[in-house]
Amino acid sequence: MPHSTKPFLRALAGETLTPPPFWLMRQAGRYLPEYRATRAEAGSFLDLCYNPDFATEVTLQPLRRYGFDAAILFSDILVVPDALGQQVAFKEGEGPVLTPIRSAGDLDGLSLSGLHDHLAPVYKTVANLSKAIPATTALIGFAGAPWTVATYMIEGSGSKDFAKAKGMMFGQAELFARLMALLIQATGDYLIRQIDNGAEAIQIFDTWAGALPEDQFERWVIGPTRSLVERIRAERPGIPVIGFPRQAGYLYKRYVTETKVSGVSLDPSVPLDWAAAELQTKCTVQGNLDPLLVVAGGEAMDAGIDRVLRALGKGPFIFNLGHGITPPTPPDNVARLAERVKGWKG
Ligand SMILES: Cc1c2[nH]c(c1CCC(=O)O)Cc1[nH]c(c(CCC(=O)O)c1C)Cc1[nH]c(c(CCC(=O)O)c1C)Cc1[nH]c(c(C)c1CCC(=O)O)C2
Repeated sequence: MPHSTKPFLRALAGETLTPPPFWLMRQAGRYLPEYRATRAEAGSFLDLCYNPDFATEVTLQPLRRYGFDAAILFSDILVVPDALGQQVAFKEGEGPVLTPIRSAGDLDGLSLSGLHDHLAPVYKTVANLSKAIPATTALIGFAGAPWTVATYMIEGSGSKDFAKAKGMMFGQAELFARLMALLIQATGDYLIRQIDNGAEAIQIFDTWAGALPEDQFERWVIGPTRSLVERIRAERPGIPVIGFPRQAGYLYKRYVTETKVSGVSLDPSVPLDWAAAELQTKCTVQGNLDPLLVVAGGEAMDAGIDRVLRALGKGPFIFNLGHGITPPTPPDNVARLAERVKGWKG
């Protein structure tokens, strides 16, 4: 493997860098006026995801302002169910709405056969970006983890308690296992294609990992992620994978050990000293400033940034938030954050 000169990739390979490389989850989005303008031009949110010119443009917008060390492909985790043939829409002010999968008949309606044709515009965006980003910026491809994507597919929307998704997991175990097998296959195929079009690292978002008890966490969070990591390592060696088992608490440790991810993204609830001792000794850590501190800004934000840097900056580390930037975030606060991280002297 040639030694990378990109700080983000060096950190993922285990180097400690001062200052650490940084990017922010949801760095492209509604908090930026230029995003809102492109989004209005594109039409619906999915029209934006499937238009390579517009999707490339919104990916680049935050890089121009803040000089992040990584660009993340602009798309969504729910393009995979859409590509499998499920009806997916994003309703203004409501979030995602899907025709739910609740029976074997519903599942029979989904198929891998049109996956790559449907996702071709996303691959084109990745290819565009790999030419358009600055030479020291790394390009991250991503997908939702099978469990998190399955929650939306089964519930038909966001959920607070995952009653229907867990209902299927516990009560229709065979059907749930079939859906997960389909998602593991589709997600792997999708990520390999992103890599072939220029993605240099992969992040797997398991936003709802924290909803599962330990035995189901082991089977449906750790298991599918481990098989995706193993497949990428076998078929595209050298491409690092970051996992984000959000709100997994103490189970972060088993997740890291058993999936063998190259990096782990920490949500804001993960204690910093524990992460340094128990996780950063095993892989690169990424995180974990509370996104609401960036809405507040000022000295509260500065103190939060410094706490994270002091605790995690002495080992392999990528500065990030603990979850995505929220729409009310003032862009000037992000500029202040960027200056503070770039000015860190250890
Ligand atoms: C659970 C999840 C989704 N999508 C995603 C996750 C996992 C990460 C997380 O937990 O945030 C991942 C995602 N979604 C988006 C990105 C783009 C890249 C980036 O981080 O800049 C990424 C990596 C764009 C988006 N995805 C969405 C937007 C807002 C859509 C708009 O412009 O109206 C963006 C910029 C929509 C979306 N997409 C999703 C929901 C629930 C919603 C509605 C809620 C909301 O509006 O924030 C599903």
